[in-house]
Amino acid sequence: MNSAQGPGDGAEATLPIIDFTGWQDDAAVERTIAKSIDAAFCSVGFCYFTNTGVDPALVARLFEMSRRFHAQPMERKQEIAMNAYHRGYMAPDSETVADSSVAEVTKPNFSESYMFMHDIGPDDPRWGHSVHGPNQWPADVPGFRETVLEYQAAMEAFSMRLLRTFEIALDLPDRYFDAYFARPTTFLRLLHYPPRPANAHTDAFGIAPHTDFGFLTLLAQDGHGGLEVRKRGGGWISAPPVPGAFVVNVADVLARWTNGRWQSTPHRVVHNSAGHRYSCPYFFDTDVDVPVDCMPSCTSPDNPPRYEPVTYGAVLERHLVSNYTYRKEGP
Ligand SMILES: O=C(O)CCC(=O)C(=O)O
Ligand SMILES: [Fe+2]
Repeated sequence: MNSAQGPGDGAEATLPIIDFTGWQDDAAVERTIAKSIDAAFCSVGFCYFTNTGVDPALVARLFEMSRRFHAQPMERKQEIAMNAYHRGYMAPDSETVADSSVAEVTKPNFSESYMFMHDIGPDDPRWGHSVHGPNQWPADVPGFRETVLEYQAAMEAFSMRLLRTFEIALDLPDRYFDAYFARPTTFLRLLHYPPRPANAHTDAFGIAPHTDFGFLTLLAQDGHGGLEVRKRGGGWISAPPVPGAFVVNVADVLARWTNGRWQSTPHRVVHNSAGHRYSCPYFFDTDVDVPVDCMPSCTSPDNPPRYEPVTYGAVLERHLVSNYTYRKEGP
């Protein structure tokens, strides 16, 4: 295992880099990777994945589409403003991380984003309920829809396969996760951090400190940097760009499911420069309505379950209502 160091950080202020080369062909390699994942997620809760098999050319195309989308005039973007199913465009200052467990956050993020979720059709029995409805597509960005769908499919395939490695890492029976991921809930967020506004409040962040609420996040970022991860003892480590790598982190539902063995770690984006930063987090979460209870391998007589079972859907709804203006106001 390698590691990436942020500028000015001490020797311990690094995030591990886990190389997936040969992962699917060799059980011994997969076991080594599983161990590295467990070590990273038990400690800092964050790491990098490299050589995942997700085509770097596809990632590059996705960033190009995001740049072209965000370069459009605001009126065009607002034509596909966030709908009641949490899909569409979110202007700067429309999300406040009000449920942050890390800081009292009262200022909205100054980033803008375009959110997609798992793409389903009106014939799906879930259609029209909660977060199951239409994605929205820009009319004037050629190749956009194909690229987003191809990227979502690649990330979902990788993430589903990764569950097998997580079963090894967490000493779970084979296929333990199948019952929870029959219809995974996924989000792809195309984020743009414009140059920091001159009149921005001193505590306005690109994204304010928060933990992710679901299962797992896999983030592609451009070369700007700015993502920071909280150290266990306090202070922040930077998660600088590593070419070709995803920054991967445990989110709240997964941490709870492991009885606290894996850490859902606070992070934030500090973007003080005059440049434009782009990032594309992909959030891979469970089915909406299957309750998650403490994993059998994460409890013992000395370590009883610390949390009540919960459904991901309940966590999701709470999060959306507290953080997004459009959701408070209803469809
Ligand atoms: O843009 C980034 O680097 C982080 C984004 C993030 O933390 C989020 O969308 O939850
Ligand atoms: Fe996040």
